[in-house]
Amino acid sequence: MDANGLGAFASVQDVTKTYFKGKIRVPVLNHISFEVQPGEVLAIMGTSGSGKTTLLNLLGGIDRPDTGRIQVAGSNLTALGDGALARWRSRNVGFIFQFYNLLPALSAARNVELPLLLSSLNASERRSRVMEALNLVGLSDRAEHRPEELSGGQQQRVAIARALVAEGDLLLCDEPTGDLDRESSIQVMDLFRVLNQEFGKTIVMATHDADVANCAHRTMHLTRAESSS
Ligand SMILES: Nc1ncnc2c1ncn2[C@@H]1O[C@H](COP(=O)(O)OP(=O)(O)OP(=O)(O)O)[C@@H](O)[C@H]1O
Repeated sequence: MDANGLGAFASVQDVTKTYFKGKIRVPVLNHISFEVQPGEVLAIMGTSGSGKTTLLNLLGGIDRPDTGRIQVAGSNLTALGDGALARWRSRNVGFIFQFYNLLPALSAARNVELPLLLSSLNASERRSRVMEALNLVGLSDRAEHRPEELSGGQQQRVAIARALVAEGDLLLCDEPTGDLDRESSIQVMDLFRVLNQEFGKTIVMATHDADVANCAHRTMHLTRAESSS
């Protein structure tokens, strides 16, 4: 791909990110640059604390870099104000986390519906989108169950359905199989394959699991930067 990142789905250019814990500087990302191509599945690996979650947060517009430029799905995230960045995020990104992040008081269907509440769809259009997504992840018969009534693997599939109805082209996954047994992990990875190949989602996932990374088109390794006071 060309050096300007034109044509790339996501382009991270010379990005740095440092946190402060009191007076201690915690440099996390140190002038990193890479691109993600449209339709690519990219795995990010690296030891604990190497910045995988930080990087996902930057790509998803949850956090901002100290320096550098991040362009995703045609938008220069570093140039957007807070309101515009939040709107961009809701239209463009689905997030999948290790611990599912479902709202415990809501049924599976209501959890999946959440990203649609800001859309212009009416209740019956929302319901049919929700049921299509639950059907795709094999949970249409669990629509009225609350998260605590579902296994970990089923909860993660609800989270995948929620990311699917969000309709953005980018799926960001942080240790999506981290809390699952092998069989549930395989189901989740199979679903990612469907989302990638049939729905054209570009997927970036942070993982410690080499089997999961093997499902990606490419793996990027982060190394931990040294702290200093
Ligand atoms: N809000 C914050 N304030 C201060 N330090 C932070 C903050 N968020 C992350 N860090 C630090 O930044 C470093 C990178 O954290 P990050 O969560 O991105 O790593 P990671 O590679 O995802 O780790 P893990 O594999 O353990 O989830 C860690 O040292 C962490 O303590």
